[in-house]
Amino acid sequence: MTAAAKPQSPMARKEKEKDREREEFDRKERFNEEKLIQRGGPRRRDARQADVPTSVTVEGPMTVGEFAKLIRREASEVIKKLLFLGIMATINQEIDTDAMELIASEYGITLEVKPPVDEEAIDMLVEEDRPEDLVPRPPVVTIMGHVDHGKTTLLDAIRHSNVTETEAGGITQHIGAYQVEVGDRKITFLDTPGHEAFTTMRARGAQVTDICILVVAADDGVMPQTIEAISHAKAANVPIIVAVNKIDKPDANPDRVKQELTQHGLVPEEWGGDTIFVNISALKRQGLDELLEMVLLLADIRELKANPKARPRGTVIEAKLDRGRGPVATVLVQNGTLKVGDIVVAGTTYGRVRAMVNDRGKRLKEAGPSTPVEIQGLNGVPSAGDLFVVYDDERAARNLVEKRANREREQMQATTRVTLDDLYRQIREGNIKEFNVIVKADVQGSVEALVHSIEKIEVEGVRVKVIHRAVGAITESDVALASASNAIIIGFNVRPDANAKRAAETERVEIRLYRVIYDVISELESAMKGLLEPEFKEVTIGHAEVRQVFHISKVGTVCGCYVQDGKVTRDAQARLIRDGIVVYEGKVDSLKRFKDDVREVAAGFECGLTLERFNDVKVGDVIEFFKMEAVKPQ
Ligand SMILES: Nc1nc2c(ncn2[C@@H]2O[C@H](COP(=O)(O)OP(=O)(O)OP(=O)(O)O)[C@@H](O)[C@H]2O)c(=O)[nH]1
Repeated sequence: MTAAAKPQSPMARKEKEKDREREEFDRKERFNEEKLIQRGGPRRRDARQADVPTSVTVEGPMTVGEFAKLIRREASEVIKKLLFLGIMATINQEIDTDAMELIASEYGITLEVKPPVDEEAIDMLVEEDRPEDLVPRPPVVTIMGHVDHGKTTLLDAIRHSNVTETEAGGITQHIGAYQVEVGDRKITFLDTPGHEAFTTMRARGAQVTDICILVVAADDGVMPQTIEAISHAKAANVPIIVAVNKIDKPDANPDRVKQELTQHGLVPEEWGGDTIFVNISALKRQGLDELLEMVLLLADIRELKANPKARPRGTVIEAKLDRGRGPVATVLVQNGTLKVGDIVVAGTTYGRVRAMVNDRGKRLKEAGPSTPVEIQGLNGVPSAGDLFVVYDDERAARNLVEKRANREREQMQATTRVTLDDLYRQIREGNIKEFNVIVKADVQGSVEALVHSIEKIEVEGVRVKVIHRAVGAITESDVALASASNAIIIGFNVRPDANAKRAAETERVEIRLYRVIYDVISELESAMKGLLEPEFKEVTIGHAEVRQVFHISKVGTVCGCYVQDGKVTRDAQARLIRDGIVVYEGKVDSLKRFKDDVREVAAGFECGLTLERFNDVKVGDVIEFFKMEAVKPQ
């Protein structure tokens, strides 16, 4: 109930009565308090009054409980005051700003009503930075390249050769990104090499990387993933520096790498292009300084800048649920300066930053642009690639997150997931051609037996594919895989753990648990049979006699009919019979009762109808209406 703002034009007598009640209430309060003080109890009211605010700001209706907290009063007291104003409200009910104003004035508190913040707007708002506020920021680098070309070795080598004296004692923390110092400058590296992570983030709208280091092994040359990486970097408009790696190897051929890359649009400077190539050995730590210098040079050319004074915002690099610390997220600050105590919204999570730690395990109070930090205090685990932004107001943050979560839920519900019961329909609609299952069982023997039998189930047109099999409980990662591959999970003598259960609920992944192998097979089989092209049988729904025929230009021949038995429906199929001979078979095109289009007309009524592409109708013809119904195969 949203309570009314003011007592409704109370009559003078009523008003007087209320005044009296109020006085009585105050008198009792004073009396109670004095008693309490006499007993040596705390001067509760005074104590509370000491920190009662003189003014408060609200944005709109709030619950009695929230409002009481805001004006630092007991909720029960506020409820009583509201009662005197003729407003019945419980602690969880919302009161409007007029009611709040009245209560506040009773306590001598000024209530300011601020128009509500458009939470989404803050999030989307691109705040213009004043040029004088912009300062250079460290570049953010992602390392990409083909498998085994040395990405991880390079990341580790850079990380370990550029630890500053002061930080050397710190323990390396793998938080998903790290920063190194080169002279008096810094470079931020994202720790997850490869273009998949890069693109996943980009798919979520995150543009994090400024520069891409493409690692190509000099003994192996350009390989498929090298080319993929180039495409991904180009698609994101991120400049590439080529690190020709493994030059320590006897069969290293850096020139071949250059030649091959030229065919993919990366032409070295000495050949007239503008791509920087650096020969390195990640293993022997050669050429690393030059590589880092080139990164800084490119950063200078790009004039990477940010405004440390702006509203802090950035991207979640990775996040997890830590047993001891709760949700932790590594975020990359991209603008502004993130501080401990800030209220952050990240994807569908929010919270106040309780603590910030850098990649050396050092606690920070604030983190400026391009700094990766691990933060604690969010109420959930956001996803990598989620954008984060700092809010001034916790309530607005919560509102936004709730809105987003609802929207996400709706979107989830709109997407179809395969379930055994629904399999038949989904296949019919062409949603699945291959039925994916994940098999988890208690012992290896059962896994093998199940997979063997399941894969033998043969139903024309549809294949069962066991995409993952393993011994053990059903875990969250099984659910993630099932969700990504639109699979169901079959558990044999095993159960999902709590996390898996929760994930399956949110992801709407079906988990089927069995104790008898035969049951698994027979249930799957019956679902699979549902997958077969169903057989159809004709079901007659009614007959009508043609009593009049009208030829109307543009419309065609309209049959004025009398429904003899059953009914006629607009979506029915029709068969025109003349003297016992079928002269037409097709569909009802339109169906009217008088001038109105109708869905169906029952026996005993007249109707006007047209038949699809058929005009040769004569008075006395009989039309038979029927439907084709699917029959489940046995
Ligand atoms: N000789 C030599 N070996 C190297 C060099 N860099 C990496 N390696 C070796 O190459 C192999 C693959 O290196 P990784 O760093 O794991 O390669 P990666 O690109 O991260 O591989 P994935 O993570 O599988 O994609 C390892 O055995 C490294 O020791 C180098 O500069 N010289």
